[in-house]
Amino acid sequence: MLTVKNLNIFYGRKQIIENASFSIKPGEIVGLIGPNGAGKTTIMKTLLGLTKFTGSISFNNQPITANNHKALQNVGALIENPAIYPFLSGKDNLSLYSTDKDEVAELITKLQMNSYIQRQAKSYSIGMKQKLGIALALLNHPQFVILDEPMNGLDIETTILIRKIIHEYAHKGTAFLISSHVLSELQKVMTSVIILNQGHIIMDVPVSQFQERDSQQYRLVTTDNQTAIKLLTANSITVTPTSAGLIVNKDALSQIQQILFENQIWLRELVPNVPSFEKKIITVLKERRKNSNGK
Ligand SMILES: Nc1ncnc2c1ncn2[C@@H]1O[C@H](COP(=O)(O)OP(=O)(O)OP(=O)(O)O)[C@@H](O)[C@H]1O
Repeated sequence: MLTVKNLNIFYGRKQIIENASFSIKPGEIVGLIGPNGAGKTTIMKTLLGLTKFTGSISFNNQPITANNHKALQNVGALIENPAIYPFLSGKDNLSLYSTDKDEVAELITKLQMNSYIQRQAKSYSIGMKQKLGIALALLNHPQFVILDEPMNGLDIETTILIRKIIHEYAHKGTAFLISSHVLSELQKVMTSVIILNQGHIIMDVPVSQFQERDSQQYRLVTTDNQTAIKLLTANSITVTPTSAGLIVNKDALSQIQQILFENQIWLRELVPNVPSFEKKIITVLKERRKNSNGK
């Protein structure tokens, strides 16, 4: 659906994006993650034909360039502040971009905007404007939607609602590219992740693969953790006690269970010790910085 090859973007003499290549398939929800200034918004703007670049971008095999936006007919976007006319009502804003009254009404209901959609948009709160911006991005049944920090200013219930809507559209084949600093939120929707650092893509993997990193450790809770630590250590098994239980290596699990069983200590919990998504991202970025400093 979307193919980006060897993308290079300069602002003046400064290179912002260097040799970025990636592709997005129908129904995929791709999270674009990276520190401030990494180039996330720049990539998103470029996909919308708003910035000059070298390399190639194609959508459904049609090229997108700064001068050719034809391929963008099926692309919706919310980037930075939503382009909303303040003196028009929310409904009129939506109607400007769509002649399909049923779709407009459906989106208003879906996004739970009925109570204020007839009011002038200038009276909207930040969250209301954000919801209207998301509705604009979803208008006209887009095949691909770009959302830059979509959860900005949204309360918890609305965040859950938007997540549900994104899943619903993706299920029908719409692809998404979403940037967010709220990693816990992004983690709940994305199917793959692109990590960007100083204009370089340093990781582009399905989320399942990303989560498999480091899952070599298990956390266990027993009926007597203190004795368990002594027994395991005496058997040369490495144990790291934490407030949530004992962290052990996956390889030692059979031996651990045998020792505990022989000493009548029973397992209360035995789960893979998966580091938080946030921790993983930080580890990936740190590894990258260490490697590039060592060069
Ligand atoms: N119009 C511009 N002119 C010159 N430099 C720019 C312009 N827009 C962005 N930049 C620079 O490009 C780099 C990438 O900015 P960009 O906004 O794409 O980062 P980002 O990853 O979206 O950051 P954030 O998470 O803070 O939103 C930054 O160094 C920024 O200063």
